[in-house]
Amino acid sequence: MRIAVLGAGSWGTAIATLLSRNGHDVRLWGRQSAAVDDINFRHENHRYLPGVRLPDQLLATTDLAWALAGAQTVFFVVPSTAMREVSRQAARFIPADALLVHAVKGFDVASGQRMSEVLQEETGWDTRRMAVVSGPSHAEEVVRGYPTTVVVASVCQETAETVQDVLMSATFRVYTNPDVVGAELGGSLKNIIAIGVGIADGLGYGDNAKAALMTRGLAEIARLGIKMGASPWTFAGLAGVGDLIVTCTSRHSRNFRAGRLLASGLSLADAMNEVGMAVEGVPATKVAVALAARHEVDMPITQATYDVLFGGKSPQDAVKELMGRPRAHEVEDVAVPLYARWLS
Ligand SMILES: NC(=O)C1=CN([C@@H]2O[C@H](COP(=O)(O)OP(=O)(O)OC[C@H]3O[C@@H](n4cnc5c(N)ncnc54)[C@H](O)[C@@H]3O)[C@@H](O)[C@H]2O)C=CC1
Ligand SMILES: O=C(CO)COP(=O)(O)O
Repeated sequence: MRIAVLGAGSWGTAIATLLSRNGHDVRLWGRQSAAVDDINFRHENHRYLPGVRLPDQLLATTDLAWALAGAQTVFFVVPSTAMREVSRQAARFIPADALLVHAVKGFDVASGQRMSEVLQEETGWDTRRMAVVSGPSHAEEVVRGYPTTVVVASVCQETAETVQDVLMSATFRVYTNPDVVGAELGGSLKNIIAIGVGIADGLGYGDNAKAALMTRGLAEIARLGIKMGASPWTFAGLAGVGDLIVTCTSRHSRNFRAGRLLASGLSLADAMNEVGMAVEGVPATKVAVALAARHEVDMPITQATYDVLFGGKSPQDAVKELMGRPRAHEVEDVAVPLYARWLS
């Protein structure tokens, strides 16, 4: 299949590599000619995935029209902050019968929209021909062929299965799921919790605190997700608890690393600079706080992360306040279906 991948950072390069190794004819679009030359002539993306040999047949380009010419499937893999601009630029070059897939974990800050909403708005595409890839999948491990599992969500099962077929390999296992809203929210909201876990880790608070943040983080993600129309089951799956675990525990996670740097006293700008790649949890925190208010959902960990990132609150005070919240009962309406699923 002829496939275009838009975005030549860590994840775009990893997805293009995976597709190319699966035998597809892949054109990878990036805006920086240095990265494109690196991929074409040295078969490496040394800025984002140093030390990994990329397939000889993988072609990179800065020419968006050429990347999209004849594409049967188009993957959008840019940071959420670039999604509207890139999908708007790409729209006129996309062949009318192409499937559109995105693998972006974040929101459009200006509108609060999910990525598939932005993509649909900018391209006018039929949602039945769109899908989202989400789940625990650090690029650094995927390109090295370490076993990885993800979810492809689409309102159309046939579309999800087509995308499943193109991505599946001996080391990359793909599950389908009809819940686009849940897959997108799970992938985007876990980044905020990972920043919180990174902060707790940087403060030396230990493993109990990490487990607490992950567990209670999942509860608040699911609480908002259900209000926004997601299925509770999705949060018990790869795009929910699966991605939350990997992002809160992996040394590859940029969100976790940003949290640790904040705890060491760096400003937000310096922490993001030091990470040097997309830290999606930062813009997502702004949107999540607004969504929590709009849907009248309690999201104390997300709010505490917001207060540290944008409200000048010290990480120590944020933790103290979380611990000092009023007494609560654990099993809530969200937890019951989740536990029922785990026990079944
Ligand atoms: N890196 C990973 O392991 C994974 C990343 N993701 C998601 O994939 C998305 C992309 O992230 P990464 O590739 O990791 O980021 P990255 O920081 O590694 O690379 C970002 C790329 O986007 C390009 N870019 C930035 N602004 C642009 C614009 N306006 N127009 C065109 N290109 C632009 C940069 O030049 C760079 O090539 C994010 O939403 C991230 O959450 C999802 C799963 C795994
Ligand atoms: O989403 C990811 C892994 O599934 C990547 O997480 P980070 O952006 O924190 O590195």
